Amino acid sequence: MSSRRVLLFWSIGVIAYVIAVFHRQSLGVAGLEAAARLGVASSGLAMLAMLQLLVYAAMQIPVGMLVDRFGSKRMLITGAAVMSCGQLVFALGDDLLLAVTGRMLIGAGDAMTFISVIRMINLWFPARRNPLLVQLTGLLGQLGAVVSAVPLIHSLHEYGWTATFLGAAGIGVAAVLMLAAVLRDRRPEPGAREPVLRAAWAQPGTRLGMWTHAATQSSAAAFLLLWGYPFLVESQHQTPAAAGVLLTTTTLVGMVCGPPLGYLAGRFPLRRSWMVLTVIGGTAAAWTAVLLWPGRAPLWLLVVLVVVLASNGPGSMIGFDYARTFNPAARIGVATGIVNGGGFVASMAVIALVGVLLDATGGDYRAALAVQYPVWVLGAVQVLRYRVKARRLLAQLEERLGEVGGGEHAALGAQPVK
Ligand SMILES: N[C@@H](Cc1c[nH]cn1)C(=O)NCC(=O)O
Repeated sequence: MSSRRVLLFWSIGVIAYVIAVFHRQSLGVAGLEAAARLGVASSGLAMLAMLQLLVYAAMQIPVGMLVDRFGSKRMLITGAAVMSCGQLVFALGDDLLLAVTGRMLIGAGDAMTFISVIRMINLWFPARRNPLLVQLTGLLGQLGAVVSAVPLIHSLHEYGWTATFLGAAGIGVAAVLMLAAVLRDRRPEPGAREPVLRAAWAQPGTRLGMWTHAATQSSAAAFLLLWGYPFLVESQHQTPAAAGVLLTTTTLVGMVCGPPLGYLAGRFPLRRSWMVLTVIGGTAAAWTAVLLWPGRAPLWLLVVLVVVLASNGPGSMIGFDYARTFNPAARIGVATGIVNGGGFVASMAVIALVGVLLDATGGDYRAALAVQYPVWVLGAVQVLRYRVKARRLLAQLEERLGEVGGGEHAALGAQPVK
C-alpha cells in the first residue's frame, strides 16, 4: 500500500471525525432555539446534552469490539448513517421525546467514529508516527467544532430550525457516500473472534491509558462543555465577551501544543507517563492558585489557567498511545474503547458533581470545583500503579523473547499493514 493512499484514507477518516464533532456540538449553538421549540428550560437542555454524552460513553466498549470484528470502514459508514438519522429526527421532531431520540442517535453514531479512525492509524502507520497522527486527528476534530459554529448559527437565523438540521443530516449522507466510495479497509484479523475484551482489560497498559485519559481530559472537558463560562462570568466577574475569548483560548492553544506533545511522545515513549503526570500536576496547580486567590483572580492568572487547561486534550491522547503499544492489532479497537470510555465517564462525573455541589452550596464555585481534586489524585496514583505493572510485564516479555531468540520490542503493539 503506497504512503499516498494511506494518507488519503487517514484524511477521509479525519473528515468523518470532523463531521462527527460537528454533529456532536450542533446542539450547543442552538440552545435558545431548542429551548423555545421544545418548551424546556436550561435543565432540560443540559439533560439532552448529557444523554447524548451518556450514550457516547456507554457505547465505547461495545463499539470497540465491533470495530475489531468488522473493521473501521463499516463502522465509520454505520456511524455516519446513524448520526444522519439522528439529525433527521431532530430536524423534524418538535417534542422532547423526539429530540431525545435524535440526540441519542447522534451520540451512538459519534461513538463509532473516533475509535475507528484511531484503529486505522494504529494499523496503517508505522509505530513512531502514531502519536503525532493521533494528536493531529484530535486537533483537526476540535477544528471541526470551531468552524461549524458560525455557519450553524447563520443558518439557524437565516433558514430556521428544520432546514438547518435537515442540512446537517445531508452532510451526514455525504459522509456516508464519501466513506463508501473512497475508504478501503483490511479484512478483520484472524484473531478478532477471540474474547478480546477480557484480554484488553487484563493488560495493565490498557488501564494505564484509561486512567491517563480520565485524569487529563476531565478538567478541560468540564470547563469547555459546561462550567467554564458560568464560572468566569458569575464567580470571576468577567464580561461574557472576555469569558468567550478565554474559552476559545483553551481550544486554540490546545491545537498548538498537540503536535509537539505527539512528537515528544513518539520520540521518548518511556517518558510518556512523566508528560501525563506533568499535565495532571500543572492543571491541579493552576486551579489551586485560582481557587485560593482571595476574591476575584486577576486576569493574568485566568489566562494561565486556560493555557494550562489547553494541555489537557493533547495530554489525554497519550492514553490512546498506551492502548496501541500494549495491545496486539486484533484488539486495538476494544482497548481504545476502554481508554476513551474512561475519559468520558470521568468528564461526565466531574460535570455532574460540580452541578450537584453548586446546588448544595448555593452557587459556591470554589467548593464545587474542588471536586476535581479526588479525580486528579486517583488518576495520578493509578497512572503510577499501572506504569509499574506495565513496565514489569514488558520486562518479563523481553526476557522471554530473549530466551527464545526474539528481540522485537513491539511484540505487543499494533503493527502497521505492510
Ligand atoms: N481527548 C479527546 C480529543 C481531544 C484532543 N484534543 C482535545 N481533545 C477525545 O477523547 N476524543 C474522542 C472523541 O470522540 O472526540
